[in-house]
Amino acid sequence: MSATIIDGKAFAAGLRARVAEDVRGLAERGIAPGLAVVLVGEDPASQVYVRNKAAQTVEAGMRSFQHRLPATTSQAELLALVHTLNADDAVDGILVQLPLPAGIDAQAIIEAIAPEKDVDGFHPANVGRLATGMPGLVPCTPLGASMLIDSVRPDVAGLEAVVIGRSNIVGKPMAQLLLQRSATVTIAHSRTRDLADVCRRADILVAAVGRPEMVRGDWIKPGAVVVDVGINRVPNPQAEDGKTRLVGDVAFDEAKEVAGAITPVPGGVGPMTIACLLANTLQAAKARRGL
Ligand SMILES: NC(=O)C1=CN([C@@H]2O[C@H](COP(=O)(O)OP(=O)(O)OC[C@H]3O[C@@H](n4cnc5c(N)ncnc54)[C@H](OP(=O)(O)O)[C@@H]3O)[C@@H](O)[C@H]2O)C=CC1
Ligand SMILES: Nc1nc(=O)c2c([nH]1)NC[C@@H]1CN(c3ccc(C(=O)N[C@@H](CCC(=O)O)C(=O)O)cc3)C=[N+]21
Ligand SMILES: [Mg+2]
Repeated sequence: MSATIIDGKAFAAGLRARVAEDVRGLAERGIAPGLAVVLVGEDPASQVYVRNKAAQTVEAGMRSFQHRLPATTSQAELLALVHTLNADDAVDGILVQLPLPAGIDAQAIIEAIAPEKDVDGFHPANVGRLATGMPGLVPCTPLGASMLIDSVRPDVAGLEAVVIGRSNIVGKPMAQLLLQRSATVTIAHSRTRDLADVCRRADILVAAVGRPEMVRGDWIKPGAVVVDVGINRVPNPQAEDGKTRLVGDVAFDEAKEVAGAITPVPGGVGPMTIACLLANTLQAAKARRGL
């Protein structure tokens, strides 16, 4: 039996279309939601994400403001930019691309972002809102991943969910969303013993580790929903054009023979992250105007 391949690319296109539709409604009232993306330094992978985000923001009818700062930018300069964006009425959402160069305290930058413009959902105010079940801005990657889970397994109540990874941007908020839906949630990490055995219990398995193809086919419970958040660039000697290819944290070819449903990389969670960023920007734009 081969798993259902969850088409994140198509799902994301549908979500972006719904966002664009809603944005057209706001345009009739003279409102154009705006997203500011701040990129510090020259990380080539980050530059690709920033470009994709900008293009899709404009496609959805929103305004895109890009700020590229040199890697030598000081903490004070970055804080000053965040304060300017907080005060700018044209800006509804602020995303500061992570990781930041060494010497900049990312947590201090995150805390400087106005919570109502924090479309990444990383500010402690939004983290606390998620943890306590209050409405707020939810981190884009876990939000997108949970939508993909919903699309194949709308009721996860009582199921065993295992999230590998405990970062603030993916693992922890992913676990919160699954807990909110009454899954029985285990968070695994680099100190977890017998990781393969822990994973074999999972009806829902989310991998957010950053280790290429770490999760093997025999770690997966037959019929499980497998969500691969990992984005890993690995050498690809076969390729004639590029020298690398993208793989997830799951050994896809093995896993798809065991899982009930699985997200591919690319074309799974990644496109959902950007679509959810646009959805969060729309939500922030409405909330800031009391709509
Ligand atoms: N698709 C998308 O939109 C996005 C994809 N990503 C990708 O998702 C992956 C994870 O990202 P992120 O959460 O930021 O990464 P982090 O590096 O912040 O966190 C990785 C987590 O994996 C755990 N881990 C590391 N090695 C092991 C191991 N051998 N066994 C078990 N757990 C391990 C770490 O444990 P410990 O805490 O103990 O160190 C940590 O909790 C990356 O590949 C990233 O590129 C990230 C964001 C968005
Ligand atoms: N403040 C902040 N917020 C983030 O949300 C954030 C961040 N910093 N830093 C980096 C990570 C990573 N991330 C991705 C977004 C889209 C794809 C994506 O669209 N991936 C495509 C492929 C892209 C490609 O081909 O390179 C896919 O999986 O199909 C991947 C990764 C957001 N992140
Ligand atoms: Mg993906």
